[in-house]
Amino acid sequence: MLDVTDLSVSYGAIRAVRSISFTLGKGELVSLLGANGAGKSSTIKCIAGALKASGGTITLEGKDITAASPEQVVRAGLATVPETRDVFPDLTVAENLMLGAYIHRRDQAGNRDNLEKLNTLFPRLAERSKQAAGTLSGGEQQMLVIARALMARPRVLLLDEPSLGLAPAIVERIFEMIETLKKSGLTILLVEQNVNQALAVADRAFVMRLGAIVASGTAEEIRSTSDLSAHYLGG
Ligand SMILES: Nc1ncnc2c1ncn2[C@@H]1O[C@H](COP(=O)(O)OP(=O)(O)OP(=O)(O)O)[C@@H](O)[C@H]1O
Repeated sequence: MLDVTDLSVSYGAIRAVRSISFTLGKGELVSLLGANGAGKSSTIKCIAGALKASGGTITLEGKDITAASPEQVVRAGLATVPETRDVFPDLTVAENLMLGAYIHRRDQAGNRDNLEKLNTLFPRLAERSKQAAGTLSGGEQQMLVIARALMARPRVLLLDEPSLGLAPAIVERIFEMIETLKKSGLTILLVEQNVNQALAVADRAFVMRLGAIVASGTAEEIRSTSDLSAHYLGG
């Protein structure tokens, strides 16, 4: 589904991502692990079209999206949930969700169907559809930004640190929901600091350090063979 080859991202003289390569197969859930500053968010932002690559290529289902704008990337079938968890605070939950369907705005019937499916997946959001998004709890806002990304009907979803700053019980729910999305056939790249939980749901994982991939394999291989604390905590 997604092929990233020799991707590099720089901020002026800072080389945040150094020629990394990885693939996501159809229906796979791959976790991207690494300490603060390892280059995970820069990788995600670049794939999403929000940052320009300084080298390498990104292809989605065989289509080159390396230089695509964020909207073109979404239209190509890839949606992103950034770690900033931004909702439109004064708009209702329902209005926030409809903004996620921007690229399908002429397909109202399709959007209603999709909304119904999402209401089943996120009953708490359905109960709060008329509530201002800014008044939701942190966990509910996380659910909302994920649901909003799904309104674009992506085939690939990038999730940047969905568990960040949330209480353990809520994190548990978020991970259950990620597993449900995987079962529905969605291809997912999950950036996480929460190593154990990320490996528990992943088919494969890779670890970044100082902009490079330093370990990769099945979740089981990463758990058992890598010196995770050295790679992960070493920054
Ligand atoms: N806008 C920016 N300008 C300059 N340097 C940046 C910018 N954004 C990130 N960096 C640098 O790029 C490197 C990679 O940062 P990035 O946010 O991609 O890491 P990360 O693995 O996602 O970390 P975190 O888990 O803290 O979000 C860091 O050294 C960071 O300081």
